[in-house]
Amino acid sequence: MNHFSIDRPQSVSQARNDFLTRGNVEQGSIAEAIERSWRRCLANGVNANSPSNLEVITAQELALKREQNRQLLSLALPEMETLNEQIAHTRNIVILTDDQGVILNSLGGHHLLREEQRIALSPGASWREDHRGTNAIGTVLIEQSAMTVQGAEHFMAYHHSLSCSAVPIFGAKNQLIATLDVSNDSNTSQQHTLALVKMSAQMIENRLFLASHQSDIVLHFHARPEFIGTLWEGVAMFSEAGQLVATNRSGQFQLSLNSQNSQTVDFENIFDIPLASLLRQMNGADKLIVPLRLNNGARLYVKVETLHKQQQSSVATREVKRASAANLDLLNSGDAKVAHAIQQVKKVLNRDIPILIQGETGVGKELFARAIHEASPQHKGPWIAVNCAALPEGLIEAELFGYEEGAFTGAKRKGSAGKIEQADGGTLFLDEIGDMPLALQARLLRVLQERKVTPLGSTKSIPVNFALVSATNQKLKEKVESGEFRSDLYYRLNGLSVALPALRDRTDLQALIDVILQVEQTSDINISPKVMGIFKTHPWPGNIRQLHNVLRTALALADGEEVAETHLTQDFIDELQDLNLGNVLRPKIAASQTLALEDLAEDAIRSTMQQHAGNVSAVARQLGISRNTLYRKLKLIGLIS
Ligand SMILES: Nc1ncnc2c1ncn2[C@@H]1O[C@H](COP(=O)(O)OP(=O)(O)OP(=O)(O)O)[C@@H](O)[C@H]1O
Repeated sequence: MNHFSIDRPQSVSQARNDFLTRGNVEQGSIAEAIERSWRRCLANGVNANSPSNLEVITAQELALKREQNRQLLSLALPEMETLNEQIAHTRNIVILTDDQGVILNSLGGHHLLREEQRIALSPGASWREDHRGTNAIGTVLIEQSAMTVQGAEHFMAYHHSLSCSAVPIFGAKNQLIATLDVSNDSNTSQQHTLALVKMSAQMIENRLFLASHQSDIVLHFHARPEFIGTLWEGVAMFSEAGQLVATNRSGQFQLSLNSQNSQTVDFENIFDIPLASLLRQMNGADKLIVPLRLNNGARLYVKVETLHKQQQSSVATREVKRASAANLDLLNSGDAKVAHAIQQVKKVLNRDIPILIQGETGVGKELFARAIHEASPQHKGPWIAVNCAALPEGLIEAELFGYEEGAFTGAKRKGSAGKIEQADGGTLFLDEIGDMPLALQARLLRVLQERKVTPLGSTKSIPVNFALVSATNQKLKEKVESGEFRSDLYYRLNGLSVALPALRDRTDLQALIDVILQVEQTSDINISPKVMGIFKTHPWPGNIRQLHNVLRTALALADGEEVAETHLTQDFIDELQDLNLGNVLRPKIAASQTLALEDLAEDAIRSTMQQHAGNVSAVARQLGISRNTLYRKLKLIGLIS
């Protein structure tokens, strides 16, 4: 549930009027960064009252930008997905831009009210401040610090329905390379959003940092051991000779280094023992956390990763965790349906049978697919995952099939091998396969039949051999029946179909929580009986991913203590209320205290469905509940099967 802000926009509107008529504002009536931005807008000749000023780059230019930012995009995607999941019940969209304010990727947003806002918040749209006036993305790029821009704080009246929180993302060399933004077009409050966006941006920075430096020895550290492995950890990389190669921002802060002096620092300038002694003490135990003293006497807890491990998992911490949990037997944590799925998969592992995994969002389909790869004969080959829903439509083709030099964006552009070719000898995982556009389904089918791929702009086909695993949270059979998904492709993908149960239908919640506590390195932390009670009855629309997110944040807030109700985020509490149909009931209760609560909820849903001619999004919006909840309720009252 979001709260509509009442006081602020009015006074901000007044300040904006004053500014536009008199050229100044009453001191303290708006944030300084907003005032600075308004002044820049005026100086740059931005027209406060002009209609939409939409600047969208061409598909080719976007493809080029995405190519240039390939690493950023792939490292940011899991964090964007997590963030999107955390705010799924709000009407927000998650956006990643480059350092020029051009949107590279966006998640969510199908609910946006106006078509032009949807385009304005889609990949390719530019949000430079000198063009669009004060806005979170463009203004953050200039101010270089996180901010929320809401309603009338936008310089252009056209954007007053927007509410946006953006955070700059700094690259491995501390240069601003991108922004991460969460926006909605109903001017709803961004009270907790900025904090969540900051956390995600920090995660992305840590991933970029780890991926951009090659080093022999990596130290993860924090003054509190439970913070190692979280986004607050310090990371420092050393050469074998003990010279400091790089530190992330948290690391620099904790070790009191600045970017200049960190170039010439040795391990012994920082810690009170030589690196060689530490390595001997650890003796390759890369999970061990040991206390170390800094030369200034302060104590830090340290975990050491050595070269070998680092090379195996150069991409990102989360990937490492996923891979390590991705073992079919480990996924069997006591639920009968999951055990059955694992048993079936094991029987077909050596038989070149494509596997289709079905289940709601966040039930662990990708983890399961990864475990299939690890258990398969081709586990030493590459694991290539493609999210068919996260790619803009125009790019899926190039991403999957690759392209020849010059085929795409002009003669100078180098060619690129597609994901299918990269999967040769390993496993190709097609996530969200239900979202693959019809036109591409035919091409994919050809590749699967012929086992050959022809890159865009090429006449030569390349033989490929890979195991195929796909996943979807849609009812693919129904899409086949309605003609949205090719039936021949469906049968090609579906050698064996396994269904992963929703979290609310699983019987092993406690075991799953134990696994998550282990992954978060907090196995010794207790969860209070009250919180466990909430967890047991919650319907978990975001499934295990949501459980993991809720726990991760609660563990950080609990700061080593037992996880209690006070450590649950406001967003989660709001969702609990939503799912109890609090919003549906409240207005009606006043009107008639006599009807039973369930009847009221049912009544509210029925009449709102009628009012909106069955448009589920509109109904969910009006009732203030998530679409998932609405679907559940519709099923319960028999309006859908
Ligand atoms: N068996 C499990 N044990 C522990 N954590 C799990 C398990 N399964 C899933 N998770 C958690 O849930 C997250 C989401 O899992 P995953 O990405 O595999 O789900 P998914 O079904 O593919 O979701 P989507 O349909 O949205 O792509 C994981 O990153 C992990 O944090």
